[in-house]
Amino acid sequence: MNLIEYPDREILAMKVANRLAGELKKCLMTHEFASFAVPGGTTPGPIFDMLSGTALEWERVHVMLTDERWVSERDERSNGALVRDRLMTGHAAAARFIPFFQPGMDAETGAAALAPTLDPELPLSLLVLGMGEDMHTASLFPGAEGVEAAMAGNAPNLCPVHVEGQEIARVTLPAHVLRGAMSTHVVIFGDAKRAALERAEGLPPEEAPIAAVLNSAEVHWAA
Ligand SMILES: O=C1O[C@H](COP(=O)(O)O)[C@@H](O)[C@H](O)[C@H]1O
Repeated sequence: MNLIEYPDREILAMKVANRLAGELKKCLMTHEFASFAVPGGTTPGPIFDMLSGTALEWERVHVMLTDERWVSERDERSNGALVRDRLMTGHAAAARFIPFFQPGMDAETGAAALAPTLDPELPLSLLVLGMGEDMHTASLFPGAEGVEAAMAGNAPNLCPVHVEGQEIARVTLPAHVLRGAMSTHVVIFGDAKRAALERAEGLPPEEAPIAAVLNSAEVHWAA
């Protein structure tokens, strides 16, 4: 794991956005398109704000989430709504967004229908992940229903997950898709997540799902 510390969250957002833009441009020099997976949650908004204002060939970028809460984009809990509002705007509005939520289907049926359509997007060109204090990443929550299947090497490209105590289902990219990305960045804020990350380094991915990607990831942290 390569951990980079920043003096504050704003500088982190600026530097990471620059870095991601540079990697997308480089990828587009040698590939027809770049597949770019991004997290939801509270952390990536400022990075999206800065990245969306960067000029690059966004029409050749395919954006998808690392995971989605199974709600429509009109629901404030939707990760897709965050991406549409904060990333798919400005220059980045030209990118193609691959939404995961399928109206009229449950998470199981929707994930099974979408999984094969992600084949042409793999391996991911560029992956950004968040992490919770419980060491979950994407929607790979320790001990949640569906996570064991999503950690398997032969898991479909999109897996349903049910987290105890959460009323809505989720879908997530499985561990092997995350691990297969050409470039991986994890973005975390605060002392509690830093401590969780350090704990995760010594744990198996079943207990600390973020551990599944740490070998190949650059981790960006600010207090
Ligand atoms: O539920 C989720 O949590 C993680 C971390 O979110 P944050 O609010 O602590 O930044 C996020 O990466 C994931 O995409 C999201 O669905």
